[in-house]
Parts: sequence; C-alpha cells; structure tokens
Amino acid sequence: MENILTQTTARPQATTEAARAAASQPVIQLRDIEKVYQTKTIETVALNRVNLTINKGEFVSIMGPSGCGKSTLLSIMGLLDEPTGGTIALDGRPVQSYSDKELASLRNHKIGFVFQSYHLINDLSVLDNVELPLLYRPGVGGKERRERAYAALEKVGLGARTNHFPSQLSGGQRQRVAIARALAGRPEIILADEPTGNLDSVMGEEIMDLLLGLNRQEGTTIVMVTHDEQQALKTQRLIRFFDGSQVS
Ligand SMILES: Nc1ncnc2c1ncn2[C@@H]1O[C@H](COP(=O)(O)OP(=O)(O)OP(=O)(O)O)[C@@H](O)[C@H]1O
Repeated sequence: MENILTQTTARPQATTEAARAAASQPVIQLRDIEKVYQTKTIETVALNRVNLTINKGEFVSIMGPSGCGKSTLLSIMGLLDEPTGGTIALDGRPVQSYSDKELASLRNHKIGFVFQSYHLINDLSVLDNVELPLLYRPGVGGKERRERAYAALEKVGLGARTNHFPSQLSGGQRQRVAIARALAGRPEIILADEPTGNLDSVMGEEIMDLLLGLNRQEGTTIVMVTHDEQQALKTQRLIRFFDGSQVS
C-alpha cells in the first residue's frame, strides 16, 4: 500500500481541490463558548465568548501564547471537556441534543486525537498500540482490528515496524504511530495538540507532511494547535488566540 507521505509529494493538486469543494459544510460550530476554571482561590477565564466554525475538509491551525486557551478549545471541540457557557454543534446538530451514548460514540468514531507527547503504551508493540482503541469499538472483531491497524501503519510509512516497541522508535516515528492509532478509528476529524512540539525540525516537517497528505488525499478535517508559524502557514486557515479570545 502507498503511504500518505509518498502520496503527498506525488499528487497534491486534485485532492486539494476536492477538499476545498467540500469546505463550506460546517462540521464543528462553536457559539459564544466560555470556559471558566474555578479553584478555591482563583477563577481563570480560559475561553471568552469564542465563535468559530470549522468546515468539512479544512485544515485549520491555532496559534497563541502559552495559557491563552488553545488546549482548552481543542478539548471542548473534541467533547473531552464541557464549556461553562455557549453551544457546540457537530454536523449542524447541537451537542445538547445527543444522548450520553451518542456522545460517547461520536467521540469514539468521528474524532481522532493526536497529542504532543504521543501517549503510547511502552509495554505494547506498535501494532498493539494502534489496535488498542478499537478494542472498545462495538462491532469491530479481532481480524478487522488487526487489518485496520496494519493499514493505518502502512499509511504512515511504518508497515515494517509493527513489532517494534515505542522505545525502539524515534520521536517522529512515535508520533506517526500515534497518528496511525487515530487513523485506525477512521475519524472524519483529527484534533492535534502541538503534534510536532517534541520533534526537531526535520521530524516536525515529516509529521506536517503526513497531516497535510491526510487532509488533501482523504479530506480529513484537521484542527491543529501549534507554536510553529511556518507549519501554521501551510494550513488553509490560521486562527490566532490571545487571552481566551480569537484575535484574527
Ligand atoms: N484544569 C484546570 N484548572 C484550572 N485552570 C486551568 C485548568 N486547565 C487550564 N487552566 C488554565 O486555563 C488557561 C488556558 O489553558 P490552556 O491549557 O488551554 O492554554 P494553552 O494556550 O493550551 O497553553 P500552552 O500553549 O501552554 O499549552 C490557563 O491559564 C490555564 O492555567
């Protein structure tokens, strides 16, 4: 199977247009989102009336200084955390109208997460790490799990490393495993929180190419938090945050 890295350099054009054509359909809509963290002694307004729409097939990057609310925003978009005010709609449907079961299924099926620190399990092989989230997916049996995990690892160029353990891989390779783990769930949306934050510039480029390839060839919607302006400029839209609000 051809991997995404190869495809990226081979034929980016047609698929970019396909992704753009679909780009007017909102998949995530945030309206007046607020998030206030309250501890005994201090109240922190992490997000202050954020209005933001992410369209199908878009690759959006989010930048801003430390503490301005980027990770909080991503957690709320991915339904990992609840806002203290405002509304979220997924595919045009308000999140409040979903049952708990439907929300769990959305989180599981629709959205894939990639984190700066990979979150791999060191005692499990690469293949087992990628299969792991599918264990909790009803209707996906052992054979399909394995097939999906192999396919996802091929896609990120790690088909030859399935029996390795995370400690035997470079940082960039570990991040590719984490991306394969997200891909095995076949998500429509990938939320990536500083996916290149722990990598040197060469490996960071590789991961960026991989994400760009996924967006262009497969139309995966991607929202990425980054501190790297050069990488952010490669995405279709750059949103800047400051003190919990969007500034551009
Ligand atoms: N669980 C929490 N309890 C209290 N305050 C929190 C909590 N999580 C985040 N905050 C505060 O909310 C604000 C936004 O945090 P967030 O992690 O979203 O920022 P960020 O822009 O992602 O920062 P960084 O670039 O450093 O990762 C910060 O002031 C932070 O201290």
